[in-house]
Amino acid sequence: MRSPTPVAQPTGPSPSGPSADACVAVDVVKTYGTGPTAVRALDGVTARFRRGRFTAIMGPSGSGKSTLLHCLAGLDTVTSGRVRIGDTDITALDDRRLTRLRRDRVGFVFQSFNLLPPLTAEQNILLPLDLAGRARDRAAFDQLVDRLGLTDRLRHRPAELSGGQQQRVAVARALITRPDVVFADEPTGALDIRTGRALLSHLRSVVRETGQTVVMVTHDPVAASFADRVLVLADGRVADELDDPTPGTVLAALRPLDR
Ligand SMILES: Nc1ncnc2c1ncn2[C@@H]1O[C@H](COP(=O)(O)OP(=O)(O)OP(=O)(O)O)[C@@H](O)[C@H]1O
Repeated sequence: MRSPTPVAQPTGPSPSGPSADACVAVDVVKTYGTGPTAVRALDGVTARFRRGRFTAIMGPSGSGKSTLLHCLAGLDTVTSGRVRIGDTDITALDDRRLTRLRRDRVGFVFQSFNLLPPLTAEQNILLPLDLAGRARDRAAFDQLVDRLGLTDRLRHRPAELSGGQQQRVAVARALITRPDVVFADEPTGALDIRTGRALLSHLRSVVRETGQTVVMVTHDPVAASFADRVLVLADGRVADELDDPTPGTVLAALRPLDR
C-alpha cells in the first residue's frame, strides 16, 4: 500500500504556492524491467507546470519524453517519486480513483486524433461531458469551437474532415471539460507542416485566451517554439529549461545532446 503523503514542493524559483501549479513531478523515477536489462527511463525528474502555461517537452530519442508524459498523466505508474495534478497526489490513488481523475481532470490529444468515426464533430467534442454525466454549457461550447475555427464543421463526421480539422476537434474534446491539464503527445505528428503550424497556433491562442494548461511532447523545434516554455530531457533527466523559446534557442539547447 502506497502512503498518501502529500507531494513535496520542488525547490525552484516560483514562490507562488501549490495553486499556481496544474501539475508537479517530484523526483520521478521510472524503471522498465528488472536486473541487468532494466532501463531507467526517468532518473529523478522534478518539474512544475504552471497553470495557464503551454509547455513543450523535447529531447533526443529515448530521453524519456513519452514516459514522462505518461507518468504525469497517470497513464503509467512511477517507480518512485510523486506526481500531483491540481491538489491531488496521483501516485497515491488506487486504480478506480485514478481512472476517475483522468476522466474528469485530464485531457488528452494524441498523434492519431482518436475520434469516434460514427459521431459528428459536435458529438465527439461533447462526448467527455456526456460520459461524465456533466451538464453542457452551450456558450462555452460555442466559444471554444469558434476559437478553433470549427463552427461550420460541427455536423461533419471525422471522415469528412481534413487532418487538421480532425485534430482541432480532438483539441476541443480535450478542452471541453476544462481539465487541470491537457497532455498532447506529438499532436502535429500526422499533419503536414503548414497544417501542423496552424493547429499549434490555434492551441496557443486557446491556452492564452482561456488560461488552460497544456503539456506537449514534440520532436520539432518549430512546434516547441509555439509553447511558453520548453523542458529539455536527456537520459531521463531535466537537462535544460527555456522560457519564451524560439526555434533557434531550442536548437541551441538540443545541439549539445546530439550524439
Ligand atoms: N514499455 C517499455 N519497456 C521497456 N523499455 C521502455 C518501455 N518504454 C520505454 N522504454 C525505454 O525507456 C527509454 C525512454 O523511452 P521514451 O519512449 O520515453 O523516450 P522518448 O524520448 O519518448 O523517445 P522517442 O523520441 O524516440 O519517442 C528508452 O530507452 C526506451 O527504450
